[in-house]
Amino acid sequence: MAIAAPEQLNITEIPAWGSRSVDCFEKLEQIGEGTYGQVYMAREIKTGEIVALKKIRMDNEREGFPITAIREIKILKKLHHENVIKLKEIVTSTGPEKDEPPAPDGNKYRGGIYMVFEYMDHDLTGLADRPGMRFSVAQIKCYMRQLLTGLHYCHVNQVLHRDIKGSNLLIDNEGNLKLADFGLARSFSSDHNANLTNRVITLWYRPPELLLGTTKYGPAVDMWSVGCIFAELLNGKPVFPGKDEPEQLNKIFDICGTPSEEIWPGVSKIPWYNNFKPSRVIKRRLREHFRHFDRHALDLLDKMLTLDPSQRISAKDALDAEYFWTDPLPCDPKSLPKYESSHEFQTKKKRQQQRQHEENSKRQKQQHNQQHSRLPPIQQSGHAHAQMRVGQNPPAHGGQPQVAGVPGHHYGKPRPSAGPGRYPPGGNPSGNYNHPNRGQGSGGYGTGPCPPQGRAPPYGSSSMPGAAPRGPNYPHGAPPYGTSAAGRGSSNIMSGNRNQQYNWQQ
Ligand SMILES: Nc1ncnc2c1ncn2[C@@H]1O[C@H](COP(=O)(O)OP(=O)(O)OP(=O)(O)O)[C@@H](O)[C@H]1O
Repeated sequence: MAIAAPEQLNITEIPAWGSRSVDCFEKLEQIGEGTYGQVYMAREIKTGEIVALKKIRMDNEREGFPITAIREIKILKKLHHENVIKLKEIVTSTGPEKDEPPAPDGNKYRGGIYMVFEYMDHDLTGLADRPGMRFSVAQIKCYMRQLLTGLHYCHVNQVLHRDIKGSNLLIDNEGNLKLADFGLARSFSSDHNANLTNRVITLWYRPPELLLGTTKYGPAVDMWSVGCIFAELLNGKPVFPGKDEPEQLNKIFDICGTPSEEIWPGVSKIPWYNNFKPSRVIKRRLREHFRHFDRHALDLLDKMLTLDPSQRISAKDALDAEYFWTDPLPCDPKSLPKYESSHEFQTKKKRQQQRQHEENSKRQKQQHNQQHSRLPPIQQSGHAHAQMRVGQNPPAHGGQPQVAGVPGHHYGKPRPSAGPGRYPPGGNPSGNYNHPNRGQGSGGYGTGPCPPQGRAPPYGSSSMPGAAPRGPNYPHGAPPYGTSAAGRGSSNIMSGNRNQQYNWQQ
């Protein structure tokens, strides 16, 4: 666990800044659940202003303030941009709170610390998941342009975000998009000489250089994630949904081709390249795979999902791409429709409730059938043949086949609301935005269940075409997601406390 001593904090503004109590706010509703703890929609009692309160989880931090929170606060204090979430202040609670479970160390009087943010009505994942949601081309351009503008600002200010994904892109009902969750962000120097941890960025959005173990990197890592988001918006579903690191790399190789010294000079020197060295060469087929995308979108995507980070397009150049300057132009954010608030946490909860409801009705149906089959034979006459057949080959869900591996709900098949029409012409050929993993504890788009940063077994079970043989793909004796100092004692740094990773490189 990484702890900073108070004198190392160097956040002198914070004591004065954190002088108000959380009692100045009335919590209205929980809207998020992340590594840090809960996020609430709240009202400031004095002014009536609606804000978001993000509670800093302290349960693992017996001796101090979590370093990730310090980072997030420090970085957000220096970033001021319309496409970056605004941290308004820090507030505290002095005693135990109603909604707080008892402290494991028995310290009843431990207080809580909250970050107060401007409130945003949606996150991109929650919004995309709304039943019947359709993003127009102009809307996608509008969101993409804001995402790139915010990120360009961060990069110019030498900040890497390192966790770009849908649930960290917040959107308000004025159509404004802002980058949020700077808990993994850090400053960088332009020479990229410092050693940084490669265990950042949620798996599905993680670039190949990090998966191959590089510790010297720069803004290009965020641009890969942007490419994944862009493709996902056009495609209607995540494009590289790997379940562990080897599979993640293989999914990338399968579409972007296998790396070689010719297309990516220096790749063979990256620490784990030899462990992942492709057993056969796969040609890049990104353009064929996404041939249904419009030409300018495809040109831009191709430049974002470039394997070699030094050739990957920057945020600044991406903003100049033809895509943003051809019809339909990005729309004015204010012209976008207003939606009822939708955060990933809430849409997930609704899906869970829906699933519960479906399971209950299934159970009732089964009970009903059982009761029927217990009826005296005389009453069964006339149905006997049919009932016998039902008994021999019971249809699941009223006749619909169960989807293998999917626990009896909609994730494995398109919900009625999520049809091809949700996405603009030229996008989403499959019409299914519901990723099979999502919501099953290993899903990949959001907070908890997101394919985790280093959560997957380090010695994966990849079965992808181009990768080195399955099995122990990572270096023996130094598994990248296991026993290095970064994740000491755990191969699962992100599923528990992400502060752990800061023991090592940053
Ligand atoms: N300012 C805000 N306004 C509205 N909703 C917010 C705000 N900040 C966060 N949220 C909601 O809470 C969720 C979690 O927030 P955030 O990502 O900052 O927390 P985290 O603990 O760092 O999560 P993670 O574990 O995913 O990194 C977001 O996906 C979003 O839905």
